[in-house]
Amino acid sequence: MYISETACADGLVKKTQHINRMSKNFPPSKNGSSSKLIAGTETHMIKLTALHNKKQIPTTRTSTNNTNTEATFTFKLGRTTGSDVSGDLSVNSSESSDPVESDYSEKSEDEKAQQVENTHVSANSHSISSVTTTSMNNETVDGEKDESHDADDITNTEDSDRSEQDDGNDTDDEETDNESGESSSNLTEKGGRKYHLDHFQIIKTVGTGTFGRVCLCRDKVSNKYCAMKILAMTEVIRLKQIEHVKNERNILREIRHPFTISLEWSTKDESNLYMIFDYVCGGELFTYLRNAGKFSSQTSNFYAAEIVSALDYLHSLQIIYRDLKPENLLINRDGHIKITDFGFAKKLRDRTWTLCGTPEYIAPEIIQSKGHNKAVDWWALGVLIYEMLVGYPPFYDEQPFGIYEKILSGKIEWERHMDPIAKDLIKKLLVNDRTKRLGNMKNGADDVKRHRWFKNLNWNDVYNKKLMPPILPDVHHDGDTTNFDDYSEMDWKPTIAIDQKDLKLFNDF
Ligand SMILES: Nc1ncnc2c1ncn2[C@@H]1O[C@H](COP(=O)(O)OP(=O)(O)OP(=O)(O)O)[C@@H](O)[C@H]1O
Repeated sequence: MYISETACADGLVKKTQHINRMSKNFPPSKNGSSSKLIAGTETHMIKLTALHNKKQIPTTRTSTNNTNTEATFTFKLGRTTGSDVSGDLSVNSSESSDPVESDYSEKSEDEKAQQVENTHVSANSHSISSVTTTSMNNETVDGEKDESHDADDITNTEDSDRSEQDDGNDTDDEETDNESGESSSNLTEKGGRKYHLDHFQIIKTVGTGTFGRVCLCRDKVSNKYCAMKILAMTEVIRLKQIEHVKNERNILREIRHPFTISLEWSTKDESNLYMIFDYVCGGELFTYLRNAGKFSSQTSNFYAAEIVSALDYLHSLQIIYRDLKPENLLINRDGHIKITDFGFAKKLRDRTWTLCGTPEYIAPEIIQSKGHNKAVDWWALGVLIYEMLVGYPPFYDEQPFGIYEKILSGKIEWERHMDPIAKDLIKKLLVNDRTKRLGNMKNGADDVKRHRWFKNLNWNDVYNKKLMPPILPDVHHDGDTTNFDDYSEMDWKPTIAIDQKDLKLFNDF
């Protein structure tokens, strides 16, 4: 794990703890840092400093005790038991042993990958095989010089805001500021139900982010488990992320798709913003991928198809997601994915200019500040498919700047035994000239859907979750947290009430 500091031209600085996202031991001389850029407004400058840059890569991300220490390389052979849902803020202890067998030594690469699939898998428990790196030959993605941008393409960066009392299904993107400055309070009505923060019992932290944390909660009214994202307003203000947080909330209110996270309710008090989601108990695709080393073509195809379905939907609403990567893909109990973290998502008019994303997944036009559109998500899909099939991303360096150079060079190293049809799709997605990038041409997402790698798919079946998931998470009950890392509950920051003037900045949240 290391800490990166991201500074943008407008003075925005984001300090983020990072667990090295690269696969273990590959590339042996290249492993190192990875960072996430935070979106700034009208920002075109990047400065990333890896403060701690380690040589080895963790296979699981461990955040226990939040000590900022290096993530462990040892694999948990036992699995943590289901959380005691009656206890508040209790940290689970590891007990029973339920390892998934994983002797991959005699198997082909695809078989190795397949062995963790089609079975109940605990994201944090099974032992893993090492990634076998086959020799590579160099090929170049055909990329052409991008066209210059037109100044009048600049997107209006302000997205819609809505009054607190609406039902969240409105797709209108006009602003409806709450002029009165009236607080949305923590008692609001949605879909006939009056919600209150007191209805939610916090059980355990399952994730931490830049401004706060995500906790498993129990809704005492419906008795359902949910995830509560808690964002400290002081941090949101300090990092100049007010509009982005509002974007996130507003976009989440607008969307409804089987493969995107569902926002149940949102509110605030004098210190924090709160978003309540359905709880996705299988954990992150990232963990499964790192544990498996790589996925088979079939498994990668399944996840890619669900993502294509979701991107197609988001783009039809003029929403670009901008943060596609395995860390943001959660696996539900049924094995289907849920895209989470809409913190960088944006409602488009044409192109937008803000620099944000995770270095390995950033499209060339973002680095070059040319303004970017939906095409960036198709680029990121190419990176994701490559990472699923190979086990590490196509553009990698210890420092973000090196990653950007590689992205712009258009050179990709291909594994010799890679599925040639998948490779063809990746090549067509990782085209530097976005006007020639699959997904961003006149037929839009249909070009991706019609690619040969997806030829056996019925897209209605994909949408209706009729495909058989390759991995079923090892989940014992709906509130099971064993597929997430453990986070210390001792480091909750004291809540700081912000003053009335600052609170008004969040009137429409
Ligand atoms: N609905 C959910 N169900 C289960 N776990 C979740 C859910 N939402 C988020 N998480 C977990 O919490 C983590 C942090 O969530 P999220 O990425 O939304 O926070 P963030 O503050 O935007 O993080 P970042 O600063 O990295 O962007 C996720 O990576 C995931 O592991």
